[in-house]
Amino acid sequence: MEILSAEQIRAWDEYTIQHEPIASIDLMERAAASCLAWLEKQGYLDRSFSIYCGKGNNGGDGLALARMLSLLDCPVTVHILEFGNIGTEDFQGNLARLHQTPVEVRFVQGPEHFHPVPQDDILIDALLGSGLNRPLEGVTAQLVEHLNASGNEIIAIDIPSGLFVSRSAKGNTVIRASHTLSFQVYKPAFLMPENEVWVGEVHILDIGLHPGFLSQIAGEAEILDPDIIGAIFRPRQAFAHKGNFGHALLVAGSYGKMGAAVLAARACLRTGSGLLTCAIPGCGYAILQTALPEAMLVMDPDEKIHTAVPDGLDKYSVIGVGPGLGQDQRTVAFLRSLLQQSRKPVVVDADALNILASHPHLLSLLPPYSILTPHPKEFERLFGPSPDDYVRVEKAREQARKLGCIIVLKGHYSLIAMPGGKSYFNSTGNPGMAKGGSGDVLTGILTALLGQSYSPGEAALLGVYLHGLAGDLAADTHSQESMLPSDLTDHLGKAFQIIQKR
Ligand SMILES: NC(=O)C1=CN([C@@H]2O[C@H](COP(=O)(O)OP(=O)(O)OC[C@H]3O[C@@H](n4cnc5c(N)ncnc54)[C@H](O)[C@@H]3O)[C@@H](O)[C@H]2O)[C@@H](O)CC1
Ligand SMILES: Nc1ncnc2c1ncn2[C@@H]1O[C@H](COP(=O)(O)OP(=O)(O)O)[C@@H](O)[C@H]1O
Ligand SMILES: [K+]
Repeated sequence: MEILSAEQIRAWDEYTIQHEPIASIDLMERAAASCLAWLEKQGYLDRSFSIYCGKGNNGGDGLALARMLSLLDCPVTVHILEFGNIGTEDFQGNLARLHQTPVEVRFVQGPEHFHPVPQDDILIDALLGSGLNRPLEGVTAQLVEHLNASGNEIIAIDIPSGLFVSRSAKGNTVIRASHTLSFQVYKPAFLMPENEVWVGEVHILDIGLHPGFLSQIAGEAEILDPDIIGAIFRPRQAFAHKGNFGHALLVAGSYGKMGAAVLAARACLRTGSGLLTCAIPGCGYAILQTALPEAMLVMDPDEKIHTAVPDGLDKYSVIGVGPGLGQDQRTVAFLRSLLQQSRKPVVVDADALNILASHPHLLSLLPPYSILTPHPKEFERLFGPSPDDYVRVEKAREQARKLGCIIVLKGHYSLIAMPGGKSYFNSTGNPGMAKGGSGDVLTGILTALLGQSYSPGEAALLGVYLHGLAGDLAADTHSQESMLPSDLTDHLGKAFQIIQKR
């Protein structure tokens, strides 16, 4: 599913109006009807509503919804915030239609018109939508604060008023919604952690915008959905042998952190690697041999850390490096040699990223199309602080282009930024994964896929999606609280089955 800017969404509305064709006010009717259907499905129709409208088309949506609710005998009051203009044509059209119903309409010109909010009312926020072009101020900001302070449940239409579609509203006044009902596609605002408190749960409602429009635009970002994943996933051929599925080398673990190596290695095996060799320091020998009889080992001469690059790197189809590695000076030198000798894309995570951050000249050694998997803190160490989430995402895109690598910026909606400029936000995963070790599992998954016949881009998309899907399945089994990173690996089998069936 594409992620579009306010301008692109407006252009899509226009395209639909011309090519379906449909009158603009009828498209608004469809938007309001989709909100009504959602309210009905969620069991809200036995409630009463206060609907707050601006005078743009977002307000028009609110007026149309008010009429529809009233026709179903729901108690509704409409409050229109006066901006000193007459409102858009479709706003006016819907106001005229609303006047045919018994709905009471109140006009708000200043704080003296702020009525106490009835305790049980659901508040519908249709003040401002994707047309917001400056932070809220004056009466608008005061009204939003008044509504937020009421403690009533707020449902925002299209986007919480005060939130920009594609740039940060940090520090601004914004409606605090528990649900946001938006149309057709995700907006960037819904994917940024900093907006979680404002948008609540997001529901994307289909209003039948014309599909022809999408072939005309070069979408910069998409939500990773089952269709994309279904097109990437390749089932095994009947006559396949282990040589078809790669020989992965996982470079991980150090004294006190061998668990990271075990987690990554198990995930790598469960993701179908043909062969797996783990490069580990001496202290990990018994641990790995006992935990994973399927894995082979190459031992570092050092007991505790990585110091020597294994011989014959070329025989491995892929290298994954980082989990539990430590950052000893000798390990820094080790990483330098490993990267210098690597001729294929590498999966780089955790301490390998931290070493790159403290020795940035090593970044130039990354083979093209390597996959870097920083969480936001590691990302900051690598590329510096970002004032807000939008800037961080843009920076990740820029760095992916600059380094010629794939950057997986991990989070609730992990970003996968491709060197060619395109990026994806993952749709699977849950906060039960916010535990030390989940990232190690991802490294194992990505390493396994990159070692098979998947291109680096495909491996990154499929791997991040599978990891989150396994997390969702693990949460179903164990709860978000109780699930462990190793449970992600245990649910990979089921995740593969789901992908295969689609
Ligand atoms: N055909 C369409 O275009 C459709 C549009 N829809 C609705 O239309 C909305 C977009 O409508 P509009 O483009 O009219 O945008 P808005 O309803 O967001 O209103 C924009 C107006 O508010 C003013 N404004 C911007 N920032 C302000 C601020 N901080 N304080 C006060 N005034 C401010 C702008 O100058 C402009 O006049 C969407 O969010 C969606 O709800 C839906 O009805 C679906 C169909
Ligand atoms: N709230 C969340 N929602 C979805 N996924 C999450 C959430 N929190 C963490 N994750 C996922 O869990 C993984 C955590 O990785 P990381 O922070 O590197 O942990 P580790 O300490 O295990 O290395 C990432 O893939 C991230 O996307
Ligand atoms: K709104």
